[in-house]
Amino acid sequence: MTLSHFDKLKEQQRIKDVMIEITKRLQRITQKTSVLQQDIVEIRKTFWDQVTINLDDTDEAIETLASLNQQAGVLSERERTHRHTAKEMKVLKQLKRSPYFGRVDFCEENQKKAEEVYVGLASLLDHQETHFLIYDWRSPIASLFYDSEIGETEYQALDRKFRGEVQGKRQYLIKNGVLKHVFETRLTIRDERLQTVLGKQADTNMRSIVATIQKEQNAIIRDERSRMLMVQGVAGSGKTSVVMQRIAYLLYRYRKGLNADQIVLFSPNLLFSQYIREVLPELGEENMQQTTYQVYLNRTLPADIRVESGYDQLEFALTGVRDPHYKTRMAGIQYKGTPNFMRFIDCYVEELGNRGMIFSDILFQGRALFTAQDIQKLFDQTDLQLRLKNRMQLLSQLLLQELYRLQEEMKKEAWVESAVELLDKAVYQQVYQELQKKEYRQGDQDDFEAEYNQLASYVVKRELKPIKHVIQKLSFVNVWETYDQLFQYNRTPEELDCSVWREICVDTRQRLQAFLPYEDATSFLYLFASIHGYQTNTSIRHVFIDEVQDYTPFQLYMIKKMFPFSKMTVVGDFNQALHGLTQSAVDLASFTSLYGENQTSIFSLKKSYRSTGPIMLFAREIVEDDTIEPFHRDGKVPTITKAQDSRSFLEKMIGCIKKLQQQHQTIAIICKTANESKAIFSLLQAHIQMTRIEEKNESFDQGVLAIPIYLAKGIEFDAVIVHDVSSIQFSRPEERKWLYVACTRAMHELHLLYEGELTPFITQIPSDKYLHIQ
Ligand SMILES: Nc1ncnc2c1ncn2[C@@H]1O[C@H](COP(=O)(O)OP(=O)(O)OP(=O)(O)O)[C@@H](O)[C@H]1O
Repeated sequence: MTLSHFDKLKEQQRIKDVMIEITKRLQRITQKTSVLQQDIVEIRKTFWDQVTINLDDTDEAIETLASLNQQAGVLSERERTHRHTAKEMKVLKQLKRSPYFGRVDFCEENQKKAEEVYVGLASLLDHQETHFLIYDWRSPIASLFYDSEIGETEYQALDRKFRGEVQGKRQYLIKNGVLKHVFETRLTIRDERLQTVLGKQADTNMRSIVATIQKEQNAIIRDERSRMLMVQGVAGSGKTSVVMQRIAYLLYRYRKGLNADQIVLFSPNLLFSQYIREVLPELGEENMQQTTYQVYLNRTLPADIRVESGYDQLEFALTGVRDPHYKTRMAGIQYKGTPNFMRFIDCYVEELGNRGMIFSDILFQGRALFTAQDIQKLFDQTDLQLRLKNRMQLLSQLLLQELYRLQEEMKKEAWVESAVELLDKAVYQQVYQELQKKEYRQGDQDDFEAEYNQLASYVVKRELKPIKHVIQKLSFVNVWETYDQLFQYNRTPEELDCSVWREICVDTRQRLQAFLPYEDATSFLYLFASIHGYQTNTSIRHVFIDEVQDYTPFQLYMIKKMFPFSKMTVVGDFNQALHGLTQSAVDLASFTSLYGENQTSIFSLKKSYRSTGPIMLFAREIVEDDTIEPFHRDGKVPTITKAQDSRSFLEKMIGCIKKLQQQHQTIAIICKTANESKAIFSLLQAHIQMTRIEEKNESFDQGVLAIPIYLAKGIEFDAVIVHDVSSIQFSRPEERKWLYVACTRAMHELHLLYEGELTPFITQIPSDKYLHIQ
């Protein structure tokens, strides 16, 4: 409902008043920031003038240190305040562009008059600091704007429920301080505003959705009940958006104790990481840490291990069908992602406690300081009842004791004598001073020996330092061979047929000769951690995983172990499981089993916002899932064009792109594999200016892009052309999901081309859902 002229004038006047307040604040804060900036520059410039350096004796040195600390403290306090004011200034500037987007009139129980709660990006108090001119969208009362319709309702704040009545709701579109549009709404967030937002052209960066968050999305953003929050949401239902707004919410809710560095998001790839990088800054927050599972593996595994990329594994799954070992590898990939394989490794590890540990000699100056047999003997002395990693710690201590003993013996060796002769003058000086402190008297024979002894100690310790590291880091355990040995182990996993397992073993050992296959990376890490202990990150409080359907249960378990003090939010869509071809798929049970049912909340998002109605009606038929609800946004039905031969295929592709270029800015030609993307790119390049997106790309610009499906995951484009939807390309059951992912990247237009026979996943679709151009 549009407002009366009088009401509109009132709203316009209010915006003016609020703008005046924002401007005043901005002036104040700009002044404050500039003073702080000058202070910081001055302190940095005169830092050393303010500190008296005197290291003559211990007392003076302590005083010098204290004065240094004091000066550094003043500087860091100023820098902190400056960071804080700079952030405040940034938020005020954002408010100046659009101070608020919603209003809800809430009359609390037993109150006569409703409060007009204006909702915006951040809170703003009036000049007396008594009333909120704007409420932060994350504040408890602002949830009424997203959740409540007109009528009785309640909201929760500070462990208290506030009951009352919502008497009115308004939505605003304010640009650069000017009211462009305002209307009253009875429902939650009115479609009209959403239509406008969704009808826009695609952006190369994701945008925030605070003005139009839907009720079901808001519930996820604010949920704090469980340790594990899982969202199964259809393509385009706002899962990534919800993740980003939830991070912003948590940063606001726990602003005193939580900062962005304590949150980590696992993204599918670097392109995606870049795609979402603007959302939090747009919301006035700093970006969380981002990583991918591949990066995490590379960082956690020993540096000398070369891990296959997950995408290379996918390419193999898609294109290696003719490889004689294809079936075996695929069976191996399937099994190695399961909790059963984890348990199989547990049994193996238990047995390693009795026999089978593979140690390497610890070499020093070309000879074995400790042979593998020496190490084994010491290992056998440790308590069999202990867990392997604890026994390894004991072993390390025993080896260190031995090392200290050898250190004493070594001092008498000839090489040490020669090394002492070559020592620097400064070392002599240092040793002399140390001995003086121990009441050393010059000229005495004993003193000479004491000095030599000290110098020899210095030399031996220095030379043995790398050995100490090898012992402390347990680098004398040959984990690589221990992992290889797992596939020579005389047991067969219960779930597998003996002959299948034997083939998997041969195949794995063969592959291990070149690199660590992607499917073995997590299990290798698990074995490594069973021996070395987990390298945990205890500072992280929240882990987010996007596209979680492409993780194996084993990988999820490793992430949980890695962040022991963290809560987890995972979002995904089983219909988009790209790794379904290769990996054992995660299911709901995989999530509940991580922290237990009591600690798990599961949400479902059914409505899809990205694509037009016709695109989504078509796409949902591909995965045969009519629970997917398209958002009613008009558009053209998808077209499917048949080409008679490769020449006409190319011509039709070029024609289609040229037509789309007249209306859209970002057009993606989505191919099944990287090889196809490369091929089509080289064919089209001569006719169309375009870019090919590869795994190494970290961002993309507007224009025409050739991209494989797995890199387009999570991203969206104005128009999509799916390259070659023939039955050769899409016929295996899992390939349904690949096709679905490709089609659901389109916001406004979708076109599919093929040569030969059309994929059965499309022939099954009612013909009124698309336009078939023969
Ligand atoms: N409440 C909303 N208001 C405005 N836009 C929205 C809303 N929810 C989702 N969108 C838009 O819909 C599109 C899809 O959102 P998003 O990428 O978060 O979905 P997704 O579920 O992660 O998709 P996919 O699984 O297909 O990658 C984005 O353009 C996003 O801005």
